[in-house]
Amino acid sequence: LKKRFPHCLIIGTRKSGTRALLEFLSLHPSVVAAKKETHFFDSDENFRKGLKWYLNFMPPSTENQITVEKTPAYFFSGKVPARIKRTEVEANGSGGRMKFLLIVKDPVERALSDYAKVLQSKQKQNIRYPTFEELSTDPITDEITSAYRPIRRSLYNLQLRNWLKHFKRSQLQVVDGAALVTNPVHELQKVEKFLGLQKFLTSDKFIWSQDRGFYFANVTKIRTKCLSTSKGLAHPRLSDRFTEKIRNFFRPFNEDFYNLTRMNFDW
Ligand SMILES: Nc1ncnc2c1ncn2[C@@H]1O[C@H](COP(=O)(O)OS(=O)(=O)O)[C@@H](OP(=O)(O)O)[C@H]1O
Repeated sequence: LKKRFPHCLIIGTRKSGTRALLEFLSLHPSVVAAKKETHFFDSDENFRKGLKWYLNFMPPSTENQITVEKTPAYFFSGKVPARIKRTEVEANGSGGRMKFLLIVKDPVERALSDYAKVLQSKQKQNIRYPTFEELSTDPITDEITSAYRPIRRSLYNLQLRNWLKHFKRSQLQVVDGAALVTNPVHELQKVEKFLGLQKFLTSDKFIWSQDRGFYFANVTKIRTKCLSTSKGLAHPRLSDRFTEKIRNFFRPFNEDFYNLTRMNFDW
């Protein structure tokens, strides 16, 4: 047993189901996963701590197991792909073999999910917080603005273009976050295939929670595991007019993303 450099990284996108994907995947006996988000490649301070510091987060594994780490900030941060590339060579003596999972959901839903999380913490402190519409609209032009980070983080095509400068398209698998909620087995079996794992994640490994509206991992006969209640927060409702406006804003970015991934999400 030893701590190994990850074979696979879940790089984002934030709020699209990265935690569920990691937890579900780690039910597989051939997968070990870092418990925490390490923020190794996106944080200058952590990256300076070096490879040894990073490896400490990895659980010990056998030669036949694959190690997975997830930090959803990786996808959005411009420096990350080049850093990963260099560090893979430092760790393994050669590069080009890592695999990346990118889970995505409707960019409007994803931005709302980012917003909902901040709103909840403001409300707990009794602090007034602007509406999602206010934050995502430029006060001068009245157009949707990517100056608001939750909007910018949903421009998947721009970020993916940066990753594809450093890695082959075949090293990256796109996972449908909406499908992971409604039919996790189907999505996970595609991931098993991509990672070269034996088929293990079958429907008996998951239990539907009517209460939460999510599947749980059926960890053992007596223990099930649901994600924390910080997942599944209510999102604010948008007016029809604003919905049309924000959907129009995202359309060209989405189209480019569909072309890059050769997948059509109908967002
Ligand atoms: N099985 C299961 N259980 C719980 N939650 C699930 C599950 N599958 C997907 N999701 C969705 O995960 C969303 C949170 O995404 P992340 O885990 O990527 O968030 S984070 O970026 O790590 O904060 C979270 O988004 P919100 O609903 O907006 O909170 C969930 O919709």
